[in-house]
Amino acid sequence: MANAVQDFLQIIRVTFEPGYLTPRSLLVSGAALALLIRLVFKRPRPRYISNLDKVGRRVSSNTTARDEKWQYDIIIVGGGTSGCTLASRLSEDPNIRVLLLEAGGSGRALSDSRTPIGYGALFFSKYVYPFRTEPQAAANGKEKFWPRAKMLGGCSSINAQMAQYGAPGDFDQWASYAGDKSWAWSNFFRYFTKFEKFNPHPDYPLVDATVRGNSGPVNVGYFNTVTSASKAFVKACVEVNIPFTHDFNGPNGTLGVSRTVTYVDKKYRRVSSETAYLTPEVLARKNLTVAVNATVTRVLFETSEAGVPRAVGVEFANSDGSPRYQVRAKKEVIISGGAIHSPHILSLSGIGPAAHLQKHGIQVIKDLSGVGQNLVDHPVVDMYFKDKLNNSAKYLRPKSFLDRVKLTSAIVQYHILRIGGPLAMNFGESAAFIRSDDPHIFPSQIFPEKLLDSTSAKDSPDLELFCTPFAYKEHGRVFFDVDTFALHVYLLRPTSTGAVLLKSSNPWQLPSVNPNYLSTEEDVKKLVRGVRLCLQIARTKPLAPLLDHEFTRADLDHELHLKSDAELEALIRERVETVYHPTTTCRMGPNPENGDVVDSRLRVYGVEGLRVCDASIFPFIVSGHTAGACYAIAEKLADDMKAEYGSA
Ligand SMILES: Cc1cc2nc3c(=O)[nH]c(=O)nc-3n(C[C@H](O)[C@H](O)[C@H](O)COP(=O)(O)OP(=O)(O)OC[C@H]3O[C@@H](n4cnc5c(N)ncnc54)[C@H](O)[C@@H]3O)c2cc1C
Repeated sequence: MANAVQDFLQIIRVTFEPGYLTPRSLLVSGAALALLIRLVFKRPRPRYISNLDKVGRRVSSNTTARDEKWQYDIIIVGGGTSGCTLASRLSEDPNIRVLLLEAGGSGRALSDSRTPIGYGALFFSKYVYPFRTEPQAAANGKEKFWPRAKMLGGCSSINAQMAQYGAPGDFDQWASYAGDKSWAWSNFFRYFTKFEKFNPHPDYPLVDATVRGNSGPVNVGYFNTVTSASKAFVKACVEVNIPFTHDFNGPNGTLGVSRTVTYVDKKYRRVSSETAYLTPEVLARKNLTVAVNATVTRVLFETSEAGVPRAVGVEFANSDGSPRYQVRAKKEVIISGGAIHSPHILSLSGIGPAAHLQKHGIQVIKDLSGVGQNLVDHPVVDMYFKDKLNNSAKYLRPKSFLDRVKLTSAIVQYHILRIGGPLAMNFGESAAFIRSDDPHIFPSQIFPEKLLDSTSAKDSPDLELFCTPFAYKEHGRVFFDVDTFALHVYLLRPTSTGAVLLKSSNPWQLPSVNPNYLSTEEDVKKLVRGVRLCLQIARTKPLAPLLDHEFTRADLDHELHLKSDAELEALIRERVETVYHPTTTCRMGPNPENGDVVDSRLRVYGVEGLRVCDASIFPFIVSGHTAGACYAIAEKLADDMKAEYGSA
């Protein structure tokens, strides 16, 4: 580009020398200026295909799906967190021809996706599947909003960007359940470091960067903006005996309180699986095709030589009523539609509980009782407080002239000065991971009841607390009219489980989702402990001066600490919401008769040529945030498959 600038200056110099100011010279300099602008602002164009005629065979056409043109070695269904990772890694082998089919479009240039604070604005847009749960019997019968992303990057394009990966014990538990040591933390850990590029920060010198990944495609670090209230939250947690930790993802496990590392890069932009893995260099590979606006409606099967159903391709379309297309997979189909869509796609394809499929008139290819079962999600309860210093980021939804001035300043800082500022906040800036049976935090004199231990190991947590720089309701649809601050607690290891079920055999009708929140007493009791702890934290020295505890308006929680356990339980049942982490609906495990859907190499039981790779395969939900494990399982599967195909 330096050359281009020099060339341009030379042209201008020459052009404006006396005697050179002619219409022609003006034309030349105009063209040079246009060229310079193009050079400066030119962004490499991603190579995504939205014309599906270029990807597959129209079902109505008279060509055959066996044409070489419509055949790929591996077809990946869903370009989400795991899907983009797989597509990128598998296509590193030039001998593997990969097709990635994604229902949505690109999130790369979508400002609300790339700006750390923007994701809430996408929840009620075309980029998100607008799920609502079934009425939650144990949560006052309410139907809860459940956003799942519909775009490349999947939920990594709309999530809160908190990079905590779970506890080491979680993966040891996976390994022991699946009967495969390769999932144990001591082995699986390397896939977290494979996807990660950890950016150390001088303010956090005690984080051991040598145990973090330093050359993966996914940038994680400290580039998000952190509010002073969030820093006070960390100190307040220490006051109630939660130990400070330097690194949630380090060798000492995940217990403790700290600032969260985030999936935000040094230009203050969200890092998604699309931006990290589908780089222009990757997209330039001849053996990788990425099709967007391509919703897969079913997997196609034939009978193998061994008389077993074999996945040989998929059918897909742009929308209901638009032409349908088919493509063939010479080697395998991998479903990466996420915890809701993967069991849905399997069910539509005839793989699931036989009676349920037959009820919807779907021909059974393989009776697998676990498809869609064991749905588990992290339920969260929010608490709202008045911000005493009137310093919150309420102005992001401006109501007054002053709000607009502040918002304009934030936009200038982020988009023009490029120094981050308030728009680089990710909301979940600090967090604490604790055990509900920790006697230092919950002394037995005050909390005598022994609750069921649902953690994965002695040093794994079952509660997470975090704060946000302002309060909201209904996933950001409703804001308060005063400056606020919020504390949140969620269950990391709930014992309540539910299911994803078909509503019909129409692939365009979203399935029913029912997490059965709070259907066990244990879950409610642990949340009561968590709420009590948050209310205590709000009144500790570091936080109390920031919160206006005299502001006892009914819609805020300054008097909640005075309530009985029964009253808190009622509040929890009223307020519980998703923290967006559904898993386990195509569980990895040893026994299909017991509800397991894939084996430890993620192959679907009872059929050939079909795998699942995304949050649905988690045998147990991790005690933390779920995106990291989705990256890591895809990194592992890509390595395993390349080894199987002799190309590792
Ligand atoms: C609002 C929100 C906040 C979150 N915050 C965090 C956080 O801070 N930290 C964290 O670690 N985790 C967070 N999570 C959870 C985490 O992002 C997800 O668990 C993870 O990204 C899921 O990855 P996946 O590969 O299983 O599915 P996804 O990433 O959801 O990918 C599924 C993809 O499949 C596509 N698809 C679906 N059906 C079809 C079809 N029929 N045909 C073709 N394509 C299809 C979808 O469009 C999507 O792109 C959050 C999630 C949400 C929604």
